[in-house]
Amino acid sequence: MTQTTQTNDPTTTIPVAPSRIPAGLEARRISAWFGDHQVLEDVDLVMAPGAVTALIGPSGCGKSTFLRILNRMHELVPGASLAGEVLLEGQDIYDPALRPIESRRRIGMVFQKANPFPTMSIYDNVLAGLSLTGKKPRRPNAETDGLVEQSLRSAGLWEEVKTRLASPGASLSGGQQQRLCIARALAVNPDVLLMDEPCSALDPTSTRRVEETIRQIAGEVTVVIVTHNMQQAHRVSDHCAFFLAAEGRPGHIVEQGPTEDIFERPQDQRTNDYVNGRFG
Ligand SMILES: Nc1ncnc2c1ncn2[C@@H]1O[C@H](COP(=O)(O)OP(=O)(O)OP(=O)(O)O)[C@@H](O)[C@H]1O
Repeated sequence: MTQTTQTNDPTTTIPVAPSRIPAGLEARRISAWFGDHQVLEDVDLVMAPGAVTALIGPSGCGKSTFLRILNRMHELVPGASLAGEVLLEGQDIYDPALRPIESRRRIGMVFQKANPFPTMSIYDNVLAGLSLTGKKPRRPNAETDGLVEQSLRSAGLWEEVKTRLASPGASLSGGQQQRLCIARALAVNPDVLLMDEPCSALDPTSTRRVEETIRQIAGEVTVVIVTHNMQQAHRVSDHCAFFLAAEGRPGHIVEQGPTEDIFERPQDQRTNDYVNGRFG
């Protein structure tokens, strides 16, 4: 059954995707290499459906590599290899029977630097992911109008751009561009959204807006975020994993758990030192 919602204009009704519980992800015994250099060792992590999981740890401990393994981007790097399993609804995304493009549709990604198509309109930017999945209609229609509005609303950008959807993506501020990228990622209805330091290029106000967006989409989508900003990890995440590469060991998880526990009652001294800014 198609749900609908009324807009302020009583004559229009836009389609809304039925709310659903997104799939969670589970990484089992993930190890990774660049050539002979092992950068991750036996990482186990459950990323619960609809929750926000933050990956924290000093530079070079393998957080971004781990994130890229979660949507099969690591294998695109020449010389890169990995071992272990990534389960999406219990199915290994590295199963040869599964097409990488399907995993990447269900597991979207937002990068450090916002990367909208600069000359493409805001409207078309939101729909750009549909072209990759072969589902983009040739012409805008009521359905694409509804999807654009819904995705921009979810990303917290609709009110700011609704009167200029034909303007190019590059006409937006850095923070708006990042929320446009979130809208683009949401438009293909993913289960999981991976975010690699999505606020590192943004000013504090834009950072707050993106953080609000993350909290807003949590529940509808499973979020995994890499961040160096401890306050941000504290504010946005439900669950936190502390990675470390030290004492001759490749990157591994020292401690993970509910965010409150990691910040207020860490079990490991190294976690305590890191979250309190004493190293890294
Ligand atoms: N394309 C690559 N080729 C070779 N080595 C790489 C490549 N990308 C990352 N590495 C190495 O893998 C290790 C982990 O890097 P990664 O970027 O995953 O760490 P990170 O924790 O995300 O770091 P940062 O917080 O600085 O982004 C580092 O030693 C890095 O030098």
